[in-house]
Amino acid sequence: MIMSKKINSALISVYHKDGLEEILHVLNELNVKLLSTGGTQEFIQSLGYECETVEDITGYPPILGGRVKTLHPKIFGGILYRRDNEGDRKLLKAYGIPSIDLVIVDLYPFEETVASGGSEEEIIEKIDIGGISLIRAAAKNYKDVLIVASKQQYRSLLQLLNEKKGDSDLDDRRWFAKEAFAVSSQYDAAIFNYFDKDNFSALRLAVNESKKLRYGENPHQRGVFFGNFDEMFEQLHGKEISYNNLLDIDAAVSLIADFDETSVAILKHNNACGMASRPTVREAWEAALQADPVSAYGGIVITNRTINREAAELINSIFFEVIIAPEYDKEAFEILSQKKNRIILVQKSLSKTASSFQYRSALNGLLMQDKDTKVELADDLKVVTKKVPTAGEIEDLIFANKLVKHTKSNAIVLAKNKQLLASGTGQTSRVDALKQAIEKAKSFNFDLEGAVMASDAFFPFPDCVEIAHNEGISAVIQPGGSIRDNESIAYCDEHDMSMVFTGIRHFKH
Ligand SMILES: NC(=O)c1ncn([C@@H]2O[C@H](COP(=O)(O)O)[C@@H](O)[C@H]2O)c1NC=O
Repeated sequence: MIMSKKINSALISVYHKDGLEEILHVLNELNVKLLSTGGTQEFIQSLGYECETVEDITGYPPILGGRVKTLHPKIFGGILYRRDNEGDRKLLKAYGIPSIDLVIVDLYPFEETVASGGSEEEIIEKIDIGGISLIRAAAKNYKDVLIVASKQQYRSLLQLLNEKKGDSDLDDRRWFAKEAFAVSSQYDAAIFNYFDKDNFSALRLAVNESKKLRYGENPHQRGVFFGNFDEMFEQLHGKEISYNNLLDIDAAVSLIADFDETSVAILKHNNACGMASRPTVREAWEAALQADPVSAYGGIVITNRTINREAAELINSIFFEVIIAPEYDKEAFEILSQKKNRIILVQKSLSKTASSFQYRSALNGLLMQDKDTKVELADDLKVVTKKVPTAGEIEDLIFANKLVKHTKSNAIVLAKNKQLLASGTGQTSRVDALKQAIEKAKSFNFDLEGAVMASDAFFPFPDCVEIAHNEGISAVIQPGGSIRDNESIAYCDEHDMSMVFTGIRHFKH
């Protein structure tokens, strides 16, 4: 639909004045009459443009320390009147209300004031009243009025002004109105969340970025990612990232974040099928791949160190969908990018505004919880057996415990020398998870003598430690907390095994 309208007048009321210069230049060229609030008017005049103040129209100065400036029928009437309604037009004339065709607003920085630790008083004063009302009024009357609700939209406005020489079509105005409600709803969500603090009495999420995905988990499902992928990653190469890639990338970055030493992990379907910590990426890669070179095919690789040529040559020998690293040597990138579709990502440092919550849908609602950021270190371990683990076993226990935290429950991880030997993932019983891990480790010729076992939750019976002992596993890490803990402890004591409790369960459903 065309319904072109000429912009003859503009009301500009912006908190941040920067970025306005070019727009004022174009509006001036187009002979658009300007009307503005105090600070904005001063800025406009300082650039040499003519501009009336809101005060000239309303006959009122800004009052209550700026709490009331534009809130007046002569302003809102000029925005909200229906151009095709004769009664509205007559009324406007009778009361000497000027018509306003374009509204440009940039709201008081509420979120920034909260983020910078402003006092309650400062924060409350940053709740914009007049600006948000201008946005709502102009967006409601988008059939006649063009609304620019934030400085983020200046570029789109400039493009429109330059392309259509001061005209706008209905579709343009509707698009800007939609963006305006995105701004106002985000603003109100932030205010609500500030007032609600940690009460979680209701959920108001405002995510401005969205990316349509080719499809969801399967090709017959639609999929969208709401979030800002580019804030966390730079994609250097490869095909479009899919829904399942995003889930794997999330699992990979959460896992690697718990490791400080040089480490490489290989993931398939959100679980690690290989992981090792070693002095170099190449060595870590080789040890990680050993755990399951079959599953590794088509998986995702992540490391917390720069990938160099030496490591890239080895990694390149297998097909991977996604590679994530903080950096790539030039030669390494050339090698890895030989495969056209391979997604090569640089992981940037985590955003300070990263959410500390995790969400998922359930029963037509949303579940929200704190992210599991707990990582157990040597001091957190309580030795519950007569035998104390060796220093090497403690390192392996911590390594295995970090891994089991990121493995789908019921989960068991078997590790030795900071290398994942095998894991049992997503089983309906803990014994099944252990049996799966043992069978897998054996199928890739690992010797379980001296290996350690980590469990994401307590052992309800001593069967797991018994099975583990029969395979040569010497040390165990688990949260503890079962009413039959003493049976598992007694078994370990009788069979010269050591066991430590963490006191922290790490279910991942
Ligand atoms: N009170 C009002 O009537 C009012 N009208 C517009 N504002 C805001 O005042 C700011 C611009 O003020 P100035 O031009 O005086 O610097 C903008 O962020 C705008 O959103 C208002 N301020 C807060 O509500």
